[in-house]
Amino acid sequence: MGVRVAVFGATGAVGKEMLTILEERLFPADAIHVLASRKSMGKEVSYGDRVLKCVNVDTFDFSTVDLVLMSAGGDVSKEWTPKITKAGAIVVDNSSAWRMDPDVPLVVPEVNPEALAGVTKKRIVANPNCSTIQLMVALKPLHDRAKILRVNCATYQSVSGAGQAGMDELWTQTKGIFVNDHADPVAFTKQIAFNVIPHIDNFMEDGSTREEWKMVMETKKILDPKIKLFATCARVPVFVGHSIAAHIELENPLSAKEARALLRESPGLMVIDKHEDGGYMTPVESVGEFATFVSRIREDPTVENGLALWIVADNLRKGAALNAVQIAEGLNNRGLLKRG
Ligand SMILES: NC(=O)C1=CN([C@@H]2O[C@H](COP(=O)(O)OP(=O)(O)OC[C@H]3O[C@@H](n4cnc5c(N)ncnc54)[C@H](OP(=O)(O)O)[C@@H]3O)[C@@H](O)[C@H]2O)C=CC1
Ligand SMILES: N[C@@H](CC(=O)OP(=O)(O)O)C(=O)O
Repeated sequence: MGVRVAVFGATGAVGKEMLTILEERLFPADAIHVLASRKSMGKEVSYGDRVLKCVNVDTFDFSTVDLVLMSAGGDVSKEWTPKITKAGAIVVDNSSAWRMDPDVPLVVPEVNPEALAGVTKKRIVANPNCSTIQLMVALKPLHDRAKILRVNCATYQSVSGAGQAGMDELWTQTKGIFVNDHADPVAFTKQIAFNVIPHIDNFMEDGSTREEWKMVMETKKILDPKIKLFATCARVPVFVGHSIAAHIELENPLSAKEARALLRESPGLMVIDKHEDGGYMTPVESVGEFATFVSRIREDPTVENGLALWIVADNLRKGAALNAVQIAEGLNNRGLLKRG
């Protein structure tokens, strides 16, 4: 018997991608329900060749599904997830609401699939932050081989990380600038077209942003609590695809050549690293891809056992929808999607 699925947030940037990926990967769904807010009731979204009509979450009976792929923001998740799990379904949540809950597994399937077993505690699995996910896929093999002590990274995050509204703002602003029509920023704090904004999510007391804090804490939970990580997260005028420049200190030596060979054979990764013009990955080229791409693999001679990487992935796919569907596949393969 297949799985009865609901996508909660189906009109959003991530929700639409979830539907595409469920269909592309032939997820064994017996039924797919598409849910959004009241204002989207009846709105149509695509699932392969089929067109599905959105249902208002307020009127949906969650006891009729086994799995809810939730992608409607933290506050909505905090309100709805307890009600959904009480109705017996399992929630794979894309927001940051449950990630640091010790009874909720935080999973990147290529990195810590064994953590999925913990779903039995609260019937929730959390999908990590988009930048964290692609970083984890690249760091895991290096950590297993040479033990990572410290990571210093800078992210270059696309506007789709701020949802449909972020993409609309970049599009409108870019067009507007050419006709001298300056609209005030709404989705971002400053102009994003032709600019870079060193600020994602709210500021914290120590001057870091929550986006940076999430990368630190989620890395500890997923990979190793001993890893020290420092991040600077910036928004760049790219529609889809996040990039990370990561500077890594290892306990044991690992040459760039060894790292290249290791990453080449590791799950979820593609190495594109030719020392020539264009021999590296850019975010635009990652759009629509499943893989996390690693380029510019170099030894960093300024620290002992230092290694530098350029990591790129489609944030709506591996950074969100794909990882969530992989989690669902992992739960299903382990027989963990049974109703409670
Ligand atoms: N974009 C990314 O790269 C990543 C996003 N995420 C997380 O995924 C989630 C969604 O992101 P994204 O798709 O980009 O956001 P969007 O703003 O594009 O979409 C939000 C979705 O949530 C629905 N929604 C919002 N409020 C409610 C409500 N009260 N009741 C029912 N449905 C509601 C919206 O429905 P309606 O259209 O009816 O308002 C819409 O379908 C967020 O938690 C975000 O933090 C996580 C990792 C990466
Ligand atoms: N904050 C990320 C996307 C996101 O929603 O992350 P999170 O789920 O950790 O809040 C970005 O803007 O690119």
